[in-house]
Amino acid sequence: MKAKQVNRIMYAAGILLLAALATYVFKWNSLLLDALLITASIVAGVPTFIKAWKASRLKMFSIELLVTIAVIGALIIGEYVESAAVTFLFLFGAFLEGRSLEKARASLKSLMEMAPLEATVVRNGLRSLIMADEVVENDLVLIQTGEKIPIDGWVISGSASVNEAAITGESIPISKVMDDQVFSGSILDSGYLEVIAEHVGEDTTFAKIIELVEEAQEGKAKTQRFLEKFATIYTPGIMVLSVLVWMITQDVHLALTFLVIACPGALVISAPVSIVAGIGNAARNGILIKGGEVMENLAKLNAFVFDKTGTLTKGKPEVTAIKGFGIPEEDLLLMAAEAEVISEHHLGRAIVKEAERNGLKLLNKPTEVNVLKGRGIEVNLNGKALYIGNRKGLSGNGIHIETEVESYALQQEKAGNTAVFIADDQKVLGIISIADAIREKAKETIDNLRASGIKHLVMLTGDNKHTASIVGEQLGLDRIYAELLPEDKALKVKSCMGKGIKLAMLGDGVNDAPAIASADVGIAMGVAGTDIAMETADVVLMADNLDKLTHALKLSKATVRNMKQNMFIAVGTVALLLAGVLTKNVNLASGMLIHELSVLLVILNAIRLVRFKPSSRFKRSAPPKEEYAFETIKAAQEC
Ligand SMILES: Nc1ncnc2c1ncn2[C@@H]1O[C@H](COP(=O)(O)OP(=O)(O)OP(=O)(O)O)[C@@H](O)[C@H]1O
Ligand SMILES: [Zn+2]
Repeated sequence: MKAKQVNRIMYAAGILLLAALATYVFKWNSLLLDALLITASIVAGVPTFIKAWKASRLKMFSIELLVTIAVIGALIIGEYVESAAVTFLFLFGAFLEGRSLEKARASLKSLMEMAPLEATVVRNGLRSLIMADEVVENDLVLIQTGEKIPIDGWVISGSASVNEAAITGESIPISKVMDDQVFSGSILDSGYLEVIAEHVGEDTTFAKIIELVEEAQEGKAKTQRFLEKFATIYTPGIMVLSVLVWMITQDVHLALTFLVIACPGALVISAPVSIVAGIGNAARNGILIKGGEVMENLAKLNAFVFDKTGTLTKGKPEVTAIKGFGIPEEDLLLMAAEAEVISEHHLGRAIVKEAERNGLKLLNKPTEVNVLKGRGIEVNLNGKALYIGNRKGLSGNGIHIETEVESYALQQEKAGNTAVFIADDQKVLGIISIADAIREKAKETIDNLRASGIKHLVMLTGDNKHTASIVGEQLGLDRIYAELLPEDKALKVKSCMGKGIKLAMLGDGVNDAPAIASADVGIAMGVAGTDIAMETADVVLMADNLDKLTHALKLSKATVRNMKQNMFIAVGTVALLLAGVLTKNVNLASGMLIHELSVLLVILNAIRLVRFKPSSRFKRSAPPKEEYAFETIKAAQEC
């Protein structure tokens, strides 16, 4: 039955009840009164009866079935006031429930309202205004001040200040110029852009966010699955119990009241409403949490593993020194840059950028390119073999490192640089030192995590151990592991898990995707636009900002707390009401009213999560003093 129809039925039953009230107050006619009440019971009961019938055909014991039995029973024993009140209140409760559940989903709705509707495109030199979903890949799209960007794409001309709140949850202006990437759903605050469409319609990051959030809100928490299982045993159990009550007390009225009051309406929704509201809040803040189970796991974490480059550091490395051994520095840089042009690696890009900054022209193209993951690259440049990378790669190629070279490299590394070796097939030609600054928020985030009960903070990196330990010490991490290959990172994460350790892996998805996939909770950061990380991670932080981590963690705890409060409200109300029923202080109608109120209370409580903001209150409270089992401590030491 459609919601609109049900509402109409509710209004009709309401009018019948008012008529019955008038008949009673003015003492018109007792037969008319009964007739009105019976009609109201049946009219208001129809939607409930239909639902109960449908569910029982699927062999399910529904709450509606309990209500139906109670209403029929009440009609048989002539309690017309009660039967009318129960059916009406049940409908009215469902109505209020629907209205307020919408509020719990408000976050997603407001996100959807950010969806772009129209787009101005230029095709064959003609400019036209079309629907946003009619834009195709490679279309030239024009965006003016105040307009929404309708696609994901690359800026080819113009400049603008853009608000990407729909994607990242952060309302800060970001400047966009040629070659920058823009995302659908962003608003162009000022300026003008010409963009080539790369992803359109359903393929945009924005559309994927909406889809993921919708899926996540359906994804059930463990608690929720438990509750649903519980209800399938509980409901028939209550039927048996109420028969027992009737046999012992011989009081049909009491047995019927018991039946209705015991129904687990508030309990069944207690977990899902909290999850829906929590996931919605996260999405509005640029955090994608993929389902209730992830939310529960987040709240249980006691260990955090970080990738270094791009996660704890800014991921914008810069060349700090160039040293040639027997060749001029400029030649070395040019050679390295010409080889690294093909590299996607941030170190490679830093070298290319440095060469361009020095006005060097990259003329020669490398051939026979070989990317050695976690080691470097191997190319043929001008007919000569060239190797660029770290020691692992050098020794793999049988290149000897002289003492003078090694001591220079070590000195650079101890100063916090990554020493990139450039060698031909015999010896090292030079070293380019590259450094990446630690993020401003990194220390604060680590401290926050510790304050919120994270016991073990670990860093993994492919970088050298000297630089790694400098970063580790500055941030106050417990343990660091350096010079790891991407697959080693995943192994490390796996070896740390279990034995009481609940661990999250946070990375930027560049060379740590296997590790992210292995963790209890895999978190990818700053990945707007990178599909793989968005798909493999359990939690996605759209913004390139560590702050979001604290928000996600605090929100997960608040959500789980909210879920528990709701379960407490639900169980508590039923227990109190049952006590009231058995001591004859609560009758069917008043019990039903209180029961519906408890359902509403549960929803209202969950709605608080929609507006949740992490406060400093959390920071001030002392970290929970958990007693760690020997197993946990040992597991942490081993990892
Ligand atoms: N294209 C490259 N040019 C030069 N060196 C490279 C290149 N790729 C990898 N390396 C070397 O291999 C090491 C490990 O690389 P990897 O990509 O695994 O980690 P990373 O990005 O340095 O750090 P993290 O693991 O913290 O993200 C680098 O520190 C560098 O020494
Ligand atoms: Zn990395």
